[in-house]
Amino acid sequence: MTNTVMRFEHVSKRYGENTLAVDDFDLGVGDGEFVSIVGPSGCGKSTLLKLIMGLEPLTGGSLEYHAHAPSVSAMTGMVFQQPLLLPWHTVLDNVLVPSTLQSRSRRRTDRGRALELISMLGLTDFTESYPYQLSGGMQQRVGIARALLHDPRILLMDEPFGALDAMTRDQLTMDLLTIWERDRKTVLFITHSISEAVLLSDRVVVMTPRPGRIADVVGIDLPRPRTLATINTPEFGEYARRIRRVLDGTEAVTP
Ligand SMILES: Nc1ncnc2c1ncn2[C@@H]1O[C@H](COP(=O)(O)OP(=O)(O)OP(=O)(O)O)[C@@H](O)[C@H]1O
Repeated sequence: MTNTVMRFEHVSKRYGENTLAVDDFDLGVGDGEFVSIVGPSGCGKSTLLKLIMGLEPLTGGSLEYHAHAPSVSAMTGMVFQQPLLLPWHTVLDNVLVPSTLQSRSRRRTDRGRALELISMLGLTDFTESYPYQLSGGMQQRVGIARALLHDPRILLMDEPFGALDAMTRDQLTMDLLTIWERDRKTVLFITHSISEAVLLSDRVVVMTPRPGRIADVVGIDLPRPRTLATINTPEFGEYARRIRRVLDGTEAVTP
């Protein structure tokens, strides 16, 4: 693996007395690596992102960063399942929200970068549109542009395409692949879709039901650049079946 930017060492997270959400999660994430996390509902996937963002404290273990940045928020960009756009802001203003929160002058300096990202995500004609004038897929593109505004080293994505229809999802998956191949950011991507995980990732972390432990880490050695046609190759099918077998073989363990 290349340089590690983030390392979970035996991380556990308990909510209250009874809910052990994540247990003994041990993983290093390489610089520029695309890592997906798949697992049953409630196995602690979103919790892992909350721990990274510092929104929740760890119960056990440690989480270390090796990226040079003044803060976790400067180092990471976050994309949620719902893009959480401000309805009274245009596309440009929504992308610029992180700058506006800092200062007016920051907003002015970031305007060019925001327009560049809007163009990269195919939204130039909608720069001055409001969220209600956009499709779900376009709204999610705005969410991605906003997460990339400050050029974070690490992109955290929590089921970003989960609320989209199949065709829009495929299109956005391909766009994300193109963006990633260009920038090679470190991406931690949470999904329920095995094929999305295989198509995008260098490694897929498969988790057990709660308490979420690592059941397997599957390296995806498919050539890049990948396209939707990659899904039809026998190698792709083999990876997808292997992950499915691991998911089907994991049993719920009482905390
Ligand atoms: N703030 C909280 N307080 C108490 N329990 C919580 C809290 N957040 C999450 N949990 C519990 O921790 C467990 C893991 O939740 P988490 O949202 O991380 O799972 P997930 O794998 O992301 O689920 P899904 O795939 O359904 O989004 C669940 O049992 C959930 O009920």
